[in-house]
Amino acid sequence: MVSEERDVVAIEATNLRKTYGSEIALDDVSLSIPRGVVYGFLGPNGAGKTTTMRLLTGLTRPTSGTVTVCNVPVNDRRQLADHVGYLPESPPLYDAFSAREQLDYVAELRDLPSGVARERIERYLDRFELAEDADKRISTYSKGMKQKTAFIQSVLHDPDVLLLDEPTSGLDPRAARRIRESITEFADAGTTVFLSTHILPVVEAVADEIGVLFDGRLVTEGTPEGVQSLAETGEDGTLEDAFLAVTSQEAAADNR
Ligand SMILES: Nc1ncnc2c1ncn2[C@@H]1O[C@H](COP(=O)(O)OP(=O)(O)OP(=O)(O)O)[C@@H](O)[C@H]1O
Repeated sequence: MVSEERDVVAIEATNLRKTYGSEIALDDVSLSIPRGVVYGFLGPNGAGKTTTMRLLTGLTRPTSGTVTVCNVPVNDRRQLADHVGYLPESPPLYDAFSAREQLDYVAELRDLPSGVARERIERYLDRFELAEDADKRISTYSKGMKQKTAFIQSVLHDPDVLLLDEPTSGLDPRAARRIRESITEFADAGTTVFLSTHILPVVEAVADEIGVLFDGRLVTEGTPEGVQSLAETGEDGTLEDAFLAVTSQEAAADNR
C-alpha cells in the first residue's frame, strides 16, 4: 500500500445497526477503511460478519446508520456496481454454463469491452489453472473449481473495493496461495480488500488492519501486530491466540 492512499477512505460505515425482529445482528458498528488496505474481518460464528458484508454491498438495508463505498451511498446500486466486487459465501453460478460462459456473461453484464474481457478471462483462467476445464459445465465442477470461477467473476471488472467472504474455502494449497497473492496484488494496485475468514493464517499473511466482531459489536480494531499483542502471550503470540483471548474476554463480560 502506498502511504498517501491512507488519506482516501474507500469504505465508510457510520453507526450501523441491523435487527431481525428482536435479534440484534449488528449494533452500532462504524468502519473507516482507507483505499488500498486489506482489512481482515474476524469474528465467531453468528457474530454478524455476513450481515456486515451485505450492508456494505447494499444487499441488505440497515435498520439505522449509513454506508458509502468510494463516496457512493450503497443504496445507489447502479453506481455502486462499478466500484464493488463481492464474493459471497454461496456464490451465484449458473450450473448449466461453463466457466467461460459464466465469465463472458458477467463481463457483458458489467459492460466490459469485449477485448478487455477476453484478455482478463483467459489470464485468470490460466492463473487459477482452470483453462483446461473452462468449457465444461459448472455442474460437473468440484467445490474448489466453483470457488475459483466465483472469485474470478468477482474481480473481472477490476473493482475499487473487493469484499471476500471465505475466499479460500474449498481450495487446495496452491489455489489458496494464488488467492492470497491476488489479494496482495489488488491492494498494491489500490484496491481495498475487505476479507472475512476464519482461516487466521490467511489474515496474518495479507491483512494491513484487522477488525474483530463479537455479538454484533466491533470489539477490537488495529494492525495485526497490535491485535496480536492483546493476547499477552509474549512475542510468540499468534493471531489465533489474540482472537481467542479477545473473544473469550467479551464472552466473559457478556455473562457478568
Ligand atoms: N435473514 C435473517 N433473519 C434473521 N436473523 C438473521 C438473518 N441473517 C442473519 N441473522 C442473524 O444475525 C446474526 C449474525 O449472522 P451472520 O450470518 O451475519 O453471522 P456471521 O458472523 O457471518 O456468522 P458465520 O461465521 O457463522 O458465517 C445471527 O444471530 C443470525 O442468526
